Amino acid sequence: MTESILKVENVSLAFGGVKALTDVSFEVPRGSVFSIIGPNGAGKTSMLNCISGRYQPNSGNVIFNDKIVTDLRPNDRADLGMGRTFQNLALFGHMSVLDNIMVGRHHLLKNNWLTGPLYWASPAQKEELAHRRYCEEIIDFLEISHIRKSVAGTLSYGLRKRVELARAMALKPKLILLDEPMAGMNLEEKEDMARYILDLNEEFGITVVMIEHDMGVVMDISHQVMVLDFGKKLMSGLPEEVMADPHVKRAYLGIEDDDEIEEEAVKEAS
Ligand SMILES: Nc1ncnc2c1ncn2[C@@H]1O[C@H](COP(=O)(O)OP(=O)(O)OP(=O)(O)O)[C@@H](O)[C@H]1O
Repeated sequence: MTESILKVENVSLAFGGVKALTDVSFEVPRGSVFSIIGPNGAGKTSMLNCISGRYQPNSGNVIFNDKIVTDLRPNDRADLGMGRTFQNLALFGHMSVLDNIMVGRHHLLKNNWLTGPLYWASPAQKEELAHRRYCEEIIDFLEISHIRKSVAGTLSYGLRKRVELARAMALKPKLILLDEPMAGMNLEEKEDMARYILDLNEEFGITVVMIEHDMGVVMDISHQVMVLDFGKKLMSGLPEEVMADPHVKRAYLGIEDDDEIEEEAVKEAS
């Protein structure tokens, strides 16, 4: 059996009377690209927030690298190797691209200028240099060298999304949570982003959990897909299995193929 980096066990979450998630369980294999799909309001972002620690589930557990992290704050989960990007951009618009990326790594540094006069002596300085070097590696990897000194707020939407990804990567995460990484992008930007996600998965060995509405992208780059519907897990499996499922077609893709759905119901009953 493939080892899981993340286990979500019976997670439920409600906002007042609204049940955002009901008893959802799944496992994410280490090294995989795992997509969460579902109609608007299905609970996808709520699930990502339960994983990252932004929300506390009312019941159930989140287990990351065999450690129960359900009660840990987002920063503590980041320290354990969870990175994330947001549905709406969360960059510092007035800061340069490089500074935005460096911010992502500051919590990893044991020393900083606040530690006082010793800063300019090693090992603090060495650590800072290694930190910069790693950020430069990410900048090269995501091909944003030409904009490293640009003010983030002045960049196109597609580039800002890439910078946000760079900042999440700067945490050296083992798992990265991406909330609609291709939202609002044109076709070319989407293709680029899909390639970067695949490469960060393959070259950097980062496991990816992603919410994405573009089914073409989901089919192309996911190893596994889970479908949420009204806060419940409808199914999970290989992308082709999920896309072929008549209930998914009906619930998510809006395809009404009554013959197929009836056939499936007969099969299930027998
Ligand atoms: N902070 C909140 N307060 C109150 N209700 C919320 C909150 N966050 C989410 N909800 C509700 O929980 C349900 C699930 O929302 P969620 O944003 O997780 O769905 P989603 O699948 O990510 O939707 P979308 O695709 O539109 O982003 C919805 O009914 C939503 O209105």
